[in-house]
Amino acid sequence: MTAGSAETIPVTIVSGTLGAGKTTLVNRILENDAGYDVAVLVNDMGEVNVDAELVAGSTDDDVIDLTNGCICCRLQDDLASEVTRLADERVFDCLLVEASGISEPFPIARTFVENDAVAERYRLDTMVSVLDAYGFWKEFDPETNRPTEQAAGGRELADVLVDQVEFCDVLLLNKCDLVPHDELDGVESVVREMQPRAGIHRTTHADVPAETVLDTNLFDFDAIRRSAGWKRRLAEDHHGHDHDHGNAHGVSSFCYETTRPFHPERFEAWMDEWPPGVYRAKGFFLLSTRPETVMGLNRAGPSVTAGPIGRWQPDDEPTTRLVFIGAELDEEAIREQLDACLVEDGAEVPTEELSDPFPTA
Ligand SMILES: Nc1nc2c(ncn2[C@@H]2O[C@H](COP(=O)(O)OP(=O)(O)OP(=O)(O)O)[C@@H](O)[C@H]2O)c(=O)[nH]1
Repeated sequence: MTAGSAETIPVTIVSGTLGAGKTTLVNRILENDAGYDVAVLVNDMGEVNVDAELVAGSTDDDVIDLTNGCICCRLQDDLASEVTRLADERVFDCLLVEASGISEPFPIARTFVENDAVAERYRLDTMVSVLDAYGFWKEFDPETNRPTEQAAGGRELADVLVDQVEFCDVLLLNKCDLVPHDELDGVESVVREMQPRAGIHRTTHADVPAETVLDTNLFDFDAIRRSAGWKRRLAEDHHGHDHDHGNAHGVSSFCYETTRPFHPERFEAWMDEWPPGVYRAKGFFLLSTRPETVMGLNRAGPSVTAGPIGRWQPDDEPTTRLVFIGAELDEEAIREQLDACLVEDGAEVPTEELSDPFPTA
């Protein structure tokens, strides 16, 4: 295939606040039965890109991860070279880019529009924002139509949310199962006011058909360019906007890794009393009572799920990897608390005699 001679590949960029349901959407699209062959690029903030591993049902070839940085600032060159390499190596119908929950969609979109080598192969097709309707309802101030100061992550992160809403073609109002119906009307009208142009879909577990977000031809550069968000971002870029990965928007993250399993009761008790500041945790862990099981942990705002998500395969090295994201995290204290939940070598009650309060399926 010679560059420029082939059709350009449509690109969908998925952004959204931490834990809103982006990975849920990506998994759904990868499993699409509409016949699209989709390549996925994920960018997670955290030392380990657990998102890439949590994207299920895909071979390694389908999922590229850009770890250790935020594609919205530091990784734009990597993004450009990864996507051009991908187009050289493989034939696929659509590219799906999952931005981390703190990435602003603007610079990612810009790479596809302004980088010549990228624009030769790709066409920016759809900007999707996944909004946590439950979090939005809890943290939005109806008086000002803006997120409250207390909203998770504070003002700066709240501004990212506003950007994500203003700067999209398709908006999923996700987690509708958690919000009373009449409240949803209120949330939708606020969102509609912020973003009159986008198609808004109310979803539970990001349940939209692939056609809603792939190859829609909805991206309208002229409309976006006229939007307030775009102008503000251009002005900020002019003033040398940058933020530091790992502490972007006042948010920091770290990954807890160990090959020693958790004592089920101790770890469960720890999960009952989350340390302050953590508003997102995800990954997988080992439980001493179930050495063959991959246990998943997913906490977004008030909802926590922890339970089996698969079995370790013979080539795996069973390891706990939990990413914590939050504001003013006391990393050292959290690590110590987690260490105290691990089973000790020797001297313990035999594993089979421990009670295990976690769900089995
Ligand atoms: N109740 C409910 N839970 C949901 C819904 N959609 C997703 N979740 C859960 O919310 C948690 C976070 O979902 P993810 O898809 O991992 O969110 P994300 O946006 O990829 O998270 P980050 O990449 O960390 O920003 C998971 O436990 C999901 O199962 C929904 O519609 N309703």
